Amino acid sequence: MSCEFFAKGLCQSCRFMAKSLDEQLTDKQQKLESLLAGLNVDAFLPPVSGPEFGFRNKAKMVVMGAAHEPVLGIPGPGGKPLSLTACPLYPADMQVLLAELEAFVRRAGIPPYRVDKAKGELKFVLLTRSAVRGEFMLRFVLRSHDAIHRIERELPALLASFPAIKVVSVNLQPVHMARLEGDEEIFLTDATRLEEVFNAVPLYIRPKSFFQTNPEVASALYATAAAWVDELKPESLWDLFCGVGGFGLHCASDTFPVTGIEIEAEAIECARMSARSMGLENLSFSALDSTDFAKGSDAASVPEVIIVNPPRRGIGDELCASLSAFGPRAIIYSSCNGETLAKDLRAIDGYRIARVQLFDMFPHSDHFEVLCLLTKVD
Ligand SMILES: C[S@@+](CC[C@H](N)C(=O)[O-])C[C@H]1O[C@@H](n2cnc3c(N)ncnc32)[C@H](O)[C@@H]1O
Ligand code: SF4
Repeated sequence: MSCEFFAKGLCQSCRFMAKSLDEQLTDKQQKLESLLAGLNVDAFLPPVSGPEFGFRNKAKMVVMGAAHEPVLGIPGPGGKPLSLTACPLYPADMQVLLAELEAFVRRAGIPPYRVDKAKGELKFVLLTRSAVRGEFMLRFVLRSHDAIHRIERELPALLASFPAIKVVSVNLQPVHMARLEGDEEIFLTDATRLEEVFNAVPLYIRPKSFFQTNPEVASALYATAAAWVDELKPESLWDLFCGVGGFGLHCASDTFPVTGIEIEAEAIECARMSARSMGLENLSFSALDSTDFAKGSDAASVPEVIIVNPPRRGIGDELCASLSAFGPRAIIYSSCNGETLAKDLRAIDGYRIARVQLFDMFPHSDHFEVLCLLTKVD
């Protein structure tokens, strides 16, 4: 199977689609090893990959075209709107729903937002799928409140024909050409979160919280981190940049406390809910800046193992300095950006890089996830 949009030159978003997954993996591994050149790595473990297609659980569709003929996709050759509802990165049921959503926007008569004219209402349709039950969270990013009644009018019929849609919301983004989404979220369903399960660990997806986009590879990533922590048998653990708690919840046990730190309050609510449903009481999650939290912690409270999983910018010099000063027995660094990972690893003092493993979370692109185990040099 391949992507016909790519083969016809219509969409080139997947730059490496022409290569086999094995070739892509070899290239990524080489790139990772060259980024870490000069650092002493004891072992590069074999890379982990998942399915070639149907792996992406989140679609961010730009809404283009006219109210009577909306298109969910990208600007194609010559700027003409190109529908990508059949993009094979999404599971089959998600493609079916995306096509239905294009028809839904037409039936509701919501004018797509025109960036060039700063006119119209509907900017994006965001769809997230939970792998465990194939349920969906659907969000409409609108410029103003004006079109909400049109969505509400058509919604009952959509929910009746697609009962797997559990959460629907409107996000208001009044600013022209700004971030993807705005601050205000209006729920149109009673449910406000989607339930997911990775490796028997319950996780919750909320509109604004980060959530891993490749369930199969993310499950392998969390399971690997949990296995490494299990080998280390720590007396306590921090999970910094914890999001909805994936790493900390996977590593948790009733024998040691886990502290999760994350800037986004909604994600922390999700992590707490997961801990409650697992019946674990020795997990605590707080909505704080990770660097401030580390700087404000005294040496006595520093755990034996610290997990960090920052955004693309990495953990930065200040947190590297705090980690070096704390000197926990081990640091597990999960990164989605090899460049900032290499920079941060060079800035952390007193550790050997015991293991590095690549997780191919984003096939056909040049992005990948890396998990590293750093152990304290005596
Ligand atoms: C790559 S995501 C990882 C989330 C989580 N570990 C997971 O597996 O889903 C990075 C997370 O860091 C959070 N974040 C960004 N800046 C932060 C900061 N200064 N302090 C704490 N968390 C931050 C983001 O909100 C996001 O949830
Ligand atoms: S984003 Fe989808 S449609 Fe575009 S090249 Fe990749 S697989 Fe094909």
